[in-house]
Amino acid sequence: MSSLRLILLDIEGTTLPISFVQKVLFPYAERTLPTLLREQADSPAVRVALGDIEREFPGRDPLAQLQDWMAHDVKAAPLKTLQGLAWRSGFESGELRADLYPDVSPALKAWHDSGLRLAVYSSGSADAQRLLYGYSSNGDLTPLFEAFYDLDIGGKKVAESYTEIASRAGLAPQEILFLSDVGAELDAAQEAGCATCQLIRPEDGTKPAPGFRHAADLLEVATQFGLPISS
Ligand SMILES: CSCCC(=O)C(=O)COP(=O)(O)O
Ligand SMILES: [Mg+2]
Repeated sequence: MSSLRLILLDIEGTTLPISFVQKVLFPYAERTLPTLLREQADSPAVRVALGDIEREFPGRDPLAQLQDWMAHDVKAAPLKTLQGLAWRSGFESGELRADLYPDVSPALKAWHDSGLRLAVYSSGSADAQRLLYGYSSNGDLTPLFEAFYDLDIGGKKVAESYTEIASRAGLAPQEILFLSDVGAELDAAQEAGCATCQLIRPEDGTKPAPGFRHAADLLEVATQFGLPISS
């Protein structure tokens, strides 16, 4: 029997195709960010994000910096906050729907129904994570998750972030299985003591990182770790 109590999931490249992020989400944010920065300039979240950019890149046009980050898929906290704000109207109006990998919803439901705990850990802001799972093509999946962790808890390539997540969940790291497509994130989780598995999604062209278990989808994760499989 598995000693795992909580499955911690990355999003991009793990439950959501990288192509969806690059071809749908990022262009939507790029189109809507100029208006958002103008119209919500006084909102505290926008002010903090712009202030962070100004501190890191004094004198730089913030929009140009945001566009540079998006072009290189840099997981910068101010960008992630502002993208989350930009996507809100798209998800709420029905213009955006998250097309998760088809194996994701059945696996999450089977794991949740069996009593396993589920949480998200993504560079996308916690608000954006809730939108994405709240407005997915498979309906609202947010009730399946007990927590949504983002970069506020620390970087995904830093072992202490996983120690902190384990502590907040009231679990030993060994009771957590972290699923991600990125080797450096799995390295950090493994250093903290978590079980790990790298998702090698053929559609994303993920390269297998040495030293980890690999799976092509969540069904294969379930088989490898003795987790329930949807009927
Ligand atoms: C709500 S997450 C949207 C995708 C995104 O912007 C992102 O940075 C995801 O990165 P991850 O850490 O999930 O690989
Ligand atoms: Mg990822």
